[in-house]
Amino acid sequence: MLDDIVAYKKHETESKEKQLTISQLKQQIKKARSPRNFKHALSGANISLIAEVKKKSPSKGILKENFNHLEIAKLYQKAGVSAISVLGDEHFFAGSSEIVRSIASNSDISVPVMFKDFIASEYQLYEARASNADAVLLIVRILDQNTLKDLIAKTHELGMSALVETFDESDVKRALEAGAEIIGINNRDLDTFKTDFEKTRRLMELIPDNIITVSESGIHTREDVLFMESLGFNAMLIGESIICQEDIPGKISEIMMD
Ligand SMILES: O=C(O)c1ccccc1NCC(=O)[C@H](O)[C@H](O)COP(=O)(O)O
Repeated sequence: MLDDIVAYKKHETESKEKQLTISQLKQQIKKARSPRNFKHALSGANISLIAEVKKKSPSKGILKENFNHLEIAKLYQKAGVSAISVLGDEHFFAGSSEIVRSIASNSDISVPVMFKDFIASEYQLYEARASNADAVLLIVRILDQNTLKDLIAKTHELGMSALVETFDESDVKRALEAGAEIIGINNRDLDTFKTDFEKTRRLMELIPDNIITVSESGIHTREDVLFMESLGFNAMLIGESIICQEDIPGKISEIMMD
């Protein structure tokens, strides 16, 4: 699945670059608002929530009809989330950079916003910052080591944070070696779409205390949250289990209950 997405994104980025160049994005960045501190937002005493604005997923299809991305982001903000993740990908997740921009630029949204996409080039980092994003997701296994290092460094140079996503031991080692300051462990296997919290427990042991850690995917219940808290995670990235509820603020307070 990941290979198909990456191949699609490569073509998509090449064609976007023909319509809007990096120099044009740099001009837009000059007018963008200052980046908010995503890393700091996840560094509180209690486990933080990064809530995801996600209309569709390859594993589940459309998650909710009559979906208003901005209204959902406003509900998240009101419910007290620490940060908001917004899908920048249109084809597989029904997001877009315009949607990221509309949320990240809205005066009711004050928490950091992460541009969630399958990033493999600097172009996409410029696109994220030009959309007023404060952070990006970088997936270790779709990048070679030099590219991973360069993209982390470029993300920081643009004033954003990088959430560096891992799936196995080798990914965690590579993320640390590349200078990641925030490491995500994806609980979901993207080939089988199964979640495996035991693998997450194993990988968590490899990550030093000075790194901010994020547990990603397949978190549904208060018990799941308590489990991630017991492993020492700083934050969780949750989409589906919140989005699918009628009462989004109610679901957030049920699982976070501080
Ligand atoms: O969510 C998917 O089906 C998916 C499929 C292929 C690649 C990535 C995918 N998800 C990316 C994510 O990181 C999740 O959207 C995120 O962790 C939130 O997960 P969830 O709470 O399970 O919606």
